[in-house]
Amino acid sequence: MPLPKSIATVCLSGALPDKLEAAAAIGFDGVEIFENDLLTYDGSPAEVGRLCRDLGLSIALYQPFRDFEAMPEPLRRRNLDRAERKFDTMQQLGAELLLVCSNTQPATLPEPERAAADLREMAGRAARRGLRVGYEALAWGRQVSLWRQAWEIVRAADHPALGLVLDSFHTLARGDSLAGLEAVPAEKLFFLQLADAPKLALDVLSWSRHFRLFPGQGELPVAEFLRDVLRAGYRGPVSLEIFNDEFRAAPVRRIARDGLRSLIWLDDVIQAEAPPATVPAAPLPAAPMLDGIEFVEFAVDEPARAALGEFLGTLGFHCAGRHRSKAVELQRQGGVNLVLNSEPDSAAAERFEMFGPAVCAMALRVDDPARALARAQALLSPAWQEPVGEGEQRIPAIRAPDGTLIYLLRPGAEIWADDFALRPEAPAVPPLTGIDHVVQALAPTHLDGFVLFYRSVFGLQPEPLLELPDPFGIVRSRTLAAPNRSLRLPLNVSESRQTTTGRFVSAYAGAGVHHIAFATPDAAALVAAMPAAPLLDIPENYYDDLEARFGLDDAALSALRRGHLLYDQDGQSGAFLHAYSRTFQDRFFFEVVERRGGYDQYGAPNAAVRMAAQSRHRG
Ligand SMILES: O=C(O)c1ccc(O)c(O)c1
Ligand SMILES: [Mg+2]
Repeated sequence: MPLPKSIATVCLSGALPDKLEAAAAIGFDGVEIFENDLLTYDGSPAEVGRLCRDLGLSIALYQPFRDFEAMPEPLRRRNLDRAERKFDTMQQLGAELLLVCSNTQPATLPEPERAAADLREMAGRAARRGLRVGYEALAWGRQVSLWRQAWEIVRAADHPALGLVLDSFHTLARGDSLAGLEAVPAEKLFFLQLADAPKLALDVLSWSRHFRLFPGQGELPVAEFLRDVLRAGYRGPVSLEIFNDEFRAAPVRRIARDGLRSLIWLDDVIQAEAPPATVPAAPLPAAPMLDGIEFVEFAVDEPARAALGEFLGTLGFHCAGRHRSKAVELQRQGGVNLVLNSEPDSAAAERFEMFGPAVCAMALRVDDPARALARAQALLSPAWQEPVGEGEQRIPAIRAPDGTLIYLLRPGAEIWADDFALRPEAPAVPPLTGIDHVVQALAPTHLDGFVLFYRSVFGLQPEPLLELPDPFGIVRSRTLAAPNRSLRLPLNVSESRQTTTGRFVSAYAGAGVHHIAFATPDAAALVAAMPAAPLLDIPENYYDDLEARFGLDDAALSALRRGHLLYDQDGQSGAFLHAYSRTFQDRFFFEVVERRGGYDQYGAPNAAVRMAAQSRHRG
């Protein structure tokens, strides 16, 4: 049996019953009840306790009890009275463990022995009612801000009903570790809270109260933290405690699902590292070995299909075939397949109804589609089945968090000849080698969920967040990439509705693929071979600056100018040449990219130039 999975009610939006119902429906075993959620709820603690039991949720803990220990009289006595009142509440709830967080009040005395005496007194009173107390060091606690200090006090208090609560955020945010935890007896580890966070240069209180994330969404070494706690013998619940402004505002089921997905994924990460006996969970099917994108599919209607086909034609694509039974066309250029789907009563038609011309699916080449599908399902991403005609192939698929279908194909699977009447003749352009990356524009509140989805289901690795200046706001970008670089998915968000990203998301009511970059070994030759391509115009100032920055010679610079190409270097031997198409019907656009010498980025310094050019073209 894996350790019980729990979530603090503070992570979720809505009234207390909404939170509890979502936690139960998604599959959590227990909850931490936050005092504020109870105080603001119009129902008795006994009713809340009953609701939890009816939903099959255990109440793992009640919290927080603040500013308790090492206070001068008369506050000390008053705090003990306050504790008795909370014990009453807990007994009505059916909660057995109270979380006491370290005192933040200026009045608290710098005397650990008084803190120990107070907590011992409190634990004695709790024990008389069959309750227990867990003590947690807040990173901003006045006298106690490290788990080792909290442990010294718990050790000195020496009461069986008093133990330690560990919270990954408070330890990792301070750059601290669990070194020394082996010295703490396992039975003194009462509770474990997990939270991740982005690395931010912010005071630790604001960072904790607004920017915590589920494990895997941020940049803290939460898996290592969990591993250390398990090695120390902890066997209680693993509980998510995330204070995040966006989570509190988001649909409750979505956030609950992300939370459970993060814990399932974390179990799996630990499983791969820790001695199996310490984490007795069934391993997930392994993450797929990825081998690039077989096709991208657009939802279109007849007029949009014709217009997009023509647009792609200027970029060197040709119609390589038509589906035998459906209104589906294959546009191809070398190793890139784009599918234009105008079939009524399909997932594509549904997408078109909602968004107009838009990407509705991507097909990934994976070593074992059945295993990839099983892993996705274990990580709470349901399978999807499109109706198929007789004799046609059924391709396993899942849905990304925005509803985009992700098909799973074995490399080398011959999907085209069966279903399509192919027309092989290709125009004379240097062939593309494949799809280099696919950029999605998301509503800001979706970014963390997408990061976790791609990281957990496909084993992609998140890169640090970048900030890109658009003339009308800031675009934030975080890329997920396969370890072998066969799949690269930058995710862009913008708080401004005026940026290219913000306009795309707000005008078309949601997330989706905003641009696709095609790989070529020779960008200048490719661009030269497609003279009708509607490329973005790049200002002369940009090329002057390139000359100054990189000292390129005249021939190189004029080749870039002629090709509307942007250029970047990585400081080692890598260079990047790329050009952008104009935007198709004010929606999505295409890019051609040439990577030289192991260049591994996306030309971020050029993003501002591209976005300014796009806003100029819009007029
Ligand atoms: O932000 C807080 O006050 C707070 C309260 C309880 C916790 O467990 C915690 O980690 C933080
Ligand atoms: Mg905590």
